[in-house]
Amino acid sequence: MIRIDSVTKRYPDGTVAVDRLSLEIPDRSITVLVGPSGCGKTTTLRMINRMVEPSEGTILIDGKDSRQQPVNTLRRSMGYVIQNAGLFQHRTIVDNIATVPRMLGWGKEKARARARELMERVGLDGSLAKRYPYQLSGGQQQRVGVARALAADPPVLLMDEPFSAVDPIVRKGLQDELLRIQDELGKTIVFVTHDIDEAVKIGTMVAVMRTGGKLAQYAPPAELLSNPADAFVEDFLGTDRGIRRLSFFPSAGLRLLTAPVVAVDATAEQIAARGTAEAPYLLVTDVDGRPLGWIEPGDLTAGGVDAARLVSYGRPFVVGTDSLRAALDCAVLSPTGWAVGVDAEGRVAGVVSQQAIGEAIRKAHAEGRTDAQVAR
Ligand SMILES: Nc1ncnc2c1ncn2[C@@H]1O[C@H](COP(=O)(O)OP(=O)(O)OP(=O)(O)O)[C@@H](O)[C@H]1O
Repeated sequence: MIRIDSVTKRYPDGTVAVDRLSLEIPDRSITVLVGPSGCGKTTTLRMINRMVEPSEGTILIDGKDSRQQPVNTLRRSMGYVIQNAGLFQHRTIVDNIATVPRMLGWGKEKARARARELMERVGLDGSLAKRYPYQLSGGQQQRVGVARALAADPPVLLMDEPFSAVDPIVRKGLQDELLRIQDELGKTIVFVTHDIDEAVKIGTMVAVMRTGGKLAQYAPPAELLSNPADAFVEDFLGTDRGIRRLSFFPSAGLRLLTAPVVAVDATAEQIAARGTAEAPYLLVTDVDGRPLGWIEPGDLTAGGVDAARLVSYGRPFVVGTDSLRAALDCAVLSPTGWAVGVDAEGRVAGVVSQQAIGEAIRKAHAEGRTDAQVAR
């Protein structure tokens, strides 16, 4: 849908902000521009909606040169979200969101109804509609910014460091929300960040830029983590890229053991029959199959469990949904070195050792198998 073709931006003072950049931005996906401060991310984004005009090269939107359509028509097809939301302070939340539909001539009631619908979509409680921006938290304001950009249902969303000003927990929530909205609405999103973790988490494609406005690498996140193009990209990805890459491998193929799993109401015979030489502990579950904790086999007798003897299982991973990274994290956090896999309802599906996870990692690497869904 958007093709950036050998585009250069030279500002009047001679600064070359973007240098012969070419990018094919796929339809209905999230393309992230990432790189150190001053590498030309914002300039690139603003050239797409012509807030900044390219000095050389062409930007094609749906195959048409962006200069050939009136700038207002172009901008109307592109929602724009910035850091700190950039809300109108003297307008209520509902009227902030209704801004573009009103500009397009919608009646007040229709525009407000649309705004309320969008509030729900971005996870904002309807009770906030009549408040003013200063009465909202930073994270809530960012959600309003996203809702406002979506109000006229533009096919394209341009987002410039939209979540940079909020704390890490709120930021994670906003990222998850964006991915959910994207699954529902299928917009073409171009997203600027300087945070490589954010880029890898939300990007379908990631363009790593380097100072001087040059493209260092353009690839899907898993590819970026496994094959950085050069030392600059490798350095930018950080030291734990091997671990982060595991986010792209599903946990579904892990060999789970059920032999060490025993219910709290098991009989003496059942208890005697559980366990395996591989696992030094038994995992006790409640009567519904939810994990309670690990116990040494000799410490479990029929008729209930002594809670004081239970060793924490840490945190379980959801089999199939969570990645190998999550499974490994659970095993590392578990005092026994074993991870507990559960189904979507939280019932134990089986347990797996660090060693077995290590084998699965080696196998996945050898097969080069990744699963983009798991990345999220
Ligand atoms: N209006 C301007 N006039 C002159 N130089 C500019 C102008 N706007 C940006 N620049 C310069 O162009 C380069 C790229 O800036 P840009 O804002 O696109 O980078 P960025 O990657 O988005 O940076 P940041 O992450 O810090 O926001 C920088 O060197 C910047 O100083």
